[in-house]
Amino acid sequence: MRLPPAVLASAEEVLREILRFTAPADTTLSRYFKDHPRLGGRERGAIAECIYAVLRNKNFFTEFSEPNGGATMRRLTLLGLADAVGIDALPGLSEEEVEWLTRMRDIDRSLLHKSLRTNMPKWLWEKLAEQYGEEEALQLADALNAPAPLDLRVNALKADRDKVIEQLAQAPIVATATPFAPLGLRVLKKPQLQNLPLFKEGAIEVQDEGSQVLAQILGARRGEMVVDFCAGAGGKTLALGAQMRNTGRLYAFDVSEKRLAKLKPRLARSGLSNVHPVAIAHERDAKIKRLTGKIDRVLVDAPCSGMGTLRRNPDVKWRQPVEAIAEMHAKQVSILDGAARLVKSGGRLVYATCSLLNEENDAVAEQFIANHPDFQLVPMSQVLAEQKIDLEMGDYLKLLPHRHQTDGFFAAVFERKPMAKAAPADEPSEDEAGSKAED
Ligand SMILES: C[S@@+](CC[C@H](N)C(=O)[O-])C[C@H]1O[C@@H](n2cnc3c(N)ncnc32)[C@H](O)[C@@H]1O
Repeated sequence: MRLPPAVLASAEEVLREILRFTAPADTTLSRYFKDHPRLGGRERGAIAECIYAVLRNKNFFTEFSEPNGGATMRRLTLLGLADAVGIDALPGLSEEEVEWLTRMRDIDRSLLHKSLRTNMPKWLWEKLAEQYGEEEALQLADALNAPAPLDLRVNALKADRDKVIEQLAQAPIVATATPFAPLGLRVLKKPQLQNLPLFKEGAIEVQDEGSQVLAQILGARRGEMVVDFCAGAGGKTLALGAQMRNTGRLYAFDVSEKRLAKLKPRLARSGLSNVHPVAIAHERDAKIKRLTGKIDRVLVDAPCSGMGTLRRNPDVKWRQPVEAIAEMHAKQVSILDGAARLVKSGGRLVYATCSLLNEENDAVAEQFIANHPDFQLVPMSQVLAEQKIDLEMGDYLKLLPHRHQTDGFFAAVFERKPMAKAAPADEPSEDEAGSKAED
């Protein structure tokens, strides 16, 4: 069925705005849909898919959209919509446009120049090629430029994964168990979930499998004191709270009150009562001083470039200059440092990002270990075995979309060395011993 002609004009209008890169694409899209309530579900879906297709394929599409008279934006929109819904569903095309779209569709992209195939800013491609080798970086780029599947996490406090699969099948939604996360489900299409009783009652949450694995490797247990230092809207907080079986105390810190506010309705649905959201001013906020050395497990899901999430947020690669990576590195080191103070003797600290870049990952972990002789690295192979997660890793967790079908994630686990017992000094005199006991 053809789209109404107005959709083309709407898609072009919102695309023009998004390509200015002054705000995240999803924010601009939501605002546009709010301001245009007459657009129906199918039209909204087509516009959103069009925008994401253009963002994913920007170099390639732009190269072949150069104007024969100032119509670049229309051409980009047509390419995006053709990618989203197919050429036959587009209204009011000229013969020349149909021919051009068909030629574009049939191009063998593996033969294209790298910048057109990878659709990345030059600096990002160069970093990935250097880090992963050109052959693997190409596979990675291809995977990052494809849409992500929809993953769910079953809330173990309220439901059982096999039963949820059966209940979803009645909707009818086909879901299969994810290979690594023990409570994950993968849904191949993108059904609306918000009105499902399972969602409203908090039995399921949307969460990438990789993100679920990150929460799992913290290894939070019943009754412990746990801190989610960069909790944001609480994706991992909810997973941790359920892992703790709603016992103990789980602090959710973040510098953004706005993000923490989004955690509240999710908490209400989840049935968790062990979570304490706290807005902090920065990583050395006096509010958290009293927790120094008292926390069993601290998760630092650090702010990062987000390059591991390009399948879902393809605009982030266009919105950041290379200089942003060095700034991120400095911020990450500082946050990890601040968070480490909370960890008790024998307790664990997890540093995690959704970045693919060494500067934000291995380099931060290495700097931390070099500056904190009181911590030791726990090899990821050991952590994964403890959690019975069937993944082969070395010292760090490195999830990659082309290998693991998750977003790109990194994690390192550190343990605070148990406090060494003071070497026995010379026996104190009776007087000294007495005065010590009275201190
Ligand atoms: C990757 S996001 C966290 C995502 C979240 N853990 C989740 O699973 O949904 C990083 C978060 O770090 C927060 N942040 C930035 N600087 C911070 C700081 N100095 N201390 C604590 N949180 C910070 C940001 O506001 C952002 O919400």
